[in-house]
Amino acid sequence: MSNTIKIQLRVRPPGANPAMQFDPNEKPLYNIDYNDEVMQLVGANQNYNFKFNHIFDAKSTQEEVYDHLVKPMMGDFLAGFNCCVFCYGQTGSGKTYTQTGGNGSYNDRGLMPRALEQLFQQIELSKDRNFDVYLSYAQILNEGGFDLLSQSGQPVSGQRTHEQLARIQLLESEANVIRVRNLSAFPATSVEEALNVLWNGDMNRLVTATSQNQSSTRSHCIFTINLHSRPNGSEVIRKSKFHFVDLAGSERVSQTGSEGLILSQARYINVSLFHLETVIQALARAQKDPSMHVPYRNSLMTLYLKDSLGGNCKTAMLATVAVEQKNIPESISTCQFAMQVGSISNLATINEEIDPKLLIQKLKQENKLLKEELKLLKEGEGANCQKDLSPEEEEDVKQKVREFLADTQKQTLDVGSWFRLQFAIRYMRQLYNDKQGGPSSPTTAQPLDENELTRLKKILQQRDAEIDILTQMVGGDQPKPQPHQAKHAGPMYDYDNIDTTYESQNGSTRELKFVPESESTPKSRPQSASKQQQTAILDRPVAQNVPDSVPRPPVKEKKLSEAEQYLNILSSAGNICKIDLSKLSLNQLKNEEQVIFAQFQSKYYNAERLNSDKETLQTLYKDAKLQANSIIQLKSQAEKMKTELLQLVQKLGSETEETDFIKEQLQKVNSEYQLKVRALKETQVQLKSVEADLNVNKDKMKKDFIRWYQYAVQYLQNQQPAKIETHKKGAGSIDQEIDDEIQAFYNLKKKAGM
Ligand SMILES: Nc1ncnc2c1ncn2[C@@H]1O[C@H](COP(=O)(O)OP(=O)(O)OP(=O)(O)O)[C@@H](O)[C@H]1O
Repeated sequence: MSNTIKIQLRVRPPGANPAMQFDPNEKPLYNIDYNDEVMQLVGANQNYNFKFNHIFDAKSTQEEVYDHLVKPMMGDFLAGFNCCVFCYGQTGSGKTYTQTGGNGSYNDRGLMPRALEQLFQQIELSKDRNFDVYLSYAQILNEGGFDLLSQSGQPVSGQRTHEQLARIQLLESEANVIRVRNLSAFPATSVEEALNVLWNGDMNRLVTATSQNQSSTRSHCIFTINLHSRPNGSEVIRKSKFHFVDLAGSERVSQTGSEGLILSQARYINVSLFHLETVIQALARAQKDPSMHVPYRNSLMTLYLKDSLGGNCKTAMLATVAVEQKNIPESISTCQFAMQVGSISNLATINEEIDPKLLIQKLKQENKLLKEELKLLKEGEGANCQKDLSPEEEEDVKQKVREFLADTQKQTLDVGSWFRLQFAIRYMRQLYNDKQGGPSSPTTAQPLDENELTRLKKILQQRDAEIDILTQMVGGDQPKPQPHQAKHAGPMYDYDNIDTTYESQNGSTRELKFVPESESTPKSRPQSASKQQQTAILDRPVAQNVPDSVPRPPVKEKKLSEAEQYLNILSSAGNICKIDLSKLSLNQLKNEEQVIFAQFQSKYYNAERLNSDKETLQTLYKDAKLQANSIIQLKSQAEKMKTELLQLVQKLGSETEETDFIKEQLQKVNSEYQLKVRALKETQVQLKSVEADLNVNKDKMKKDFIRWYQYAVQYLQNQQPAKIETHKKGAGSIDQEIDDEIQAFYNLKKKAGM
């Protein structure tokens, strides 16, 4: 897909850069035509008009810039296209502010953290692809490349300079593909992890920058999100990169009044920006003459960004300008450069390749299947299908067939040999005929075993009854109850709707659904049903939930059908809660559901565990809140020190004991910050595990309540029949307190930018 590079302009609010003097009364020498997206700059001798794809004026917020510039690219990035946003402009015009963010509020965060947030949100929503995210952060200074994430993650001790950062190298393959050597790529599985990696890189960038006696102005920084994705179960992998490039300030050396080391660095910068300009000019010419040589190799920065400039990438440029009167000449040259960039086309394609490891795995699997198929065919050739199976073998095959039919997810039926397969096919035909009421067909050469047929019919009937009951349990579109069914009344809510409240989703009351009176529903009184429970087989998953205090039934020889087991379990519901039913009436059940539910909760066999989980959860939330608060404080402390340090370096122009001291303090604060982040992560892991446990038990309690309620209705109906018609307002939000805590905690996390 061929696209010209989109060029956009951002105007830094006049006076926003404390390092630049500004007279608030000065006459503005610029004008924006919002209809045509044209910036007019008043030069010394003439006016200049520059047309952009979009202009962000001085009032634009970080959110607006993100939404317009990066948000639309995220879909392409996730689809496998390389993307790049680079900021270009004079020193102090707002490049770093735009890319990384300001030191102030959460709303000031820049494109990079916002992109990470959006990325992880999208990944979360994607159900059919697997994603892996890796982050890199490179810095190019004086034609040397450094890994800003090297050693990061470790507590920082001592001062960090560029010598302590790994040097990166660029290699170009014969196919002209650029490979970066020695640049770490940190995996991130959550937005919190990703933001922490970014923070580490930013800290390294700041501390090393000031160690080199220069501000961020002097280097180019490139933060890269590497994304690998593949559809579930596929070996075709897409690999895309999103570069966020903060170029060094583009001002002319003569204007900066630099000297010494800063002057030589400024020359390097000017040289690399000069090469960038040359590359852009060559690319513009190459549009007309494809044989035109583009001199990417002349500088490390242009080589690094080769793909983003005129290559396989969707690229956007943000030109940043400072519009105070004295900055107008620099703003004109920034806009002139942007015009050249805007004429360049990139050819972006989806980067798809085959993952060899996954391919091998898949081929091996295919091979195995082929071998099995071959074996079956070989056996079949000479066998003429007449070999009899032993009764055990037959039962084994039947079992496999039944499992296969019952599980719609199963794609293959693996029964073993050719003879067994033939038997399976005949057995399936027999099941089909039985279901259709058609002629029975023998599974073997012998006549069909009558006992087997009866057994199967019984299973089918039992399954139908069971399905009916379960359908009623989960609610849904089943027909409305017939009047004669009303005597088995009980609340039946969709499980989705009972997560925190017993009210229907729209808050209105709704009709109860009734357990149908079917062949399988016990007609006996609950007391006798409870006797039946003595024979129940309680080793099904649902039965494992029955409290230990429930007397274990003696194991009887007769194996009950699943429907029978279920009904028995239902009747055992009286044991999951020790409420004395003789003190309750049907009317109370009907009208005082909240009270009943509260009683149920307190007398529920698992109440102690639930309460203890809730207490643990609350303690953990409190801990996490405290940790998040101190992280916020440490972060803002570090931000303040960062600003102070930068201002001091700009003011003094060289390192002093004072700057050394601030740097040392800053590193201490950063180490403490890292420790707190790690501690918070550990608390979060514990939180998740307790939360999961609590949720499972809460769900189970809600299901148990429904079972118990049905049981209680049945029990009381036999004493004082009554008709329950409507469901009153539910038990309310039983976990409101915890939910509020959760909300408060996540708000705090968001505020901390984690
Ligand atoms: N849109 C803005 N709103 C508020 N403050 C801003 C804005 N843009 C820049 N600033 C402030 O102006 C100052 C300089 O901005 P910044 O460091 O982003 O410039 P830069 O172009 O990256 O400079 P350099 O080339 O030196 O790195 C900072 O104090 C920053 O907070």
